[in-house]
Amino acid sequence: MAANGVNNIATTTSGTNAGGSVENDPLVLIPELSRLFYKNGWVTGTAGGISMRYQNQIYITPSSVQKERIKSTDLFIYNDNEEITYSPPLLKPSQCSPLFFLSHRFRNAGCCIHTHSQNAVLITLKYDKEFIVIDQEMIKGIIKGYDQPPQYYKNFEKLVIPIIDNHPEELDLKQPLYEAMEKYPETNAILVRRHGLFVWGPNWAKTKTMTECFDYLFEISLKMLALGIDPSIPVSNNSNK
Ligand SMILES: CSC[C@@H](O)[C@@H](O)C(=O)COP(=O)(O)O
Ligand SMILES: [Zn+2]
Repeated sequence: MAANGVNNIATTTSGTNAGGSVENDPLVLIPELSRLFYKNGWVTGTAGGISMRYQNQIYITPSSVQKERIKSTDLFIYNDNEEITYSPPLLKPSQCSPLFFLSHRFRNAGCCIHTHSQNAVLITLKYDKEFIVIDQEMIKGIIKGYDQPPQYYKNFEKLVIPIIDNHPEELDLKQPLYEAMEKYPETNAILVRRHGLFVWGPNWAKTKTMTECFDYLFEISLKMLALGIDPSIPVSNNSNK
């Protein structure tokens, strides 16, 4: 046990250090995905973050750092009681940690991804409480609810994503985020107006896939709106086939 009351990373980490698979090791995956999301323009300016739950531990990105330069030793590690077990020196945990914990606690999430994608931010300017899209192939990449095995939406089903208003501090988003989770049990994503997107899922790969599908759906919906086509109107009622 270190002087700061938390364990050394070598004794705390699971993943590759405890016989876990390299493919699912958050110590490997979080830095890799952070670089990818930076290239997508989703986590520039130190924004965004990732949380992963793996082998009864929760791994969270540090706060206010260049997200594309994160190393495995920069990650905060918590046990399932949300008590810190590894704290990297000179760093602070993400301000989004209380929001990530909601996804692990109330949705049994294996991963939660927070982006500041411009597509996500722009779509929150076009709607009040919900973004709705229907009749798009990429809707099939989205999981409905959090039952196991995962149930996916059909392309012709209405996908509803709640939008909550932003607050100056991330902690102030905790209650509205929780209320939106309660009100929309089928959703695996919540938009925060003029801020970004939170997506969670059973594991990192499915959460990454959903984040990409959501971003595609936001982008194409913005383009449809610019063409005067409402993305929430079913094909059967729409003159634009
Ligand atoms: C550009 S600052 C963005 C932060 O305020 C926050 O919204 C965010 O996404 C990242 O917070 P962080 O504490 O760095 O994990
Ligand atoms: Zn943010």
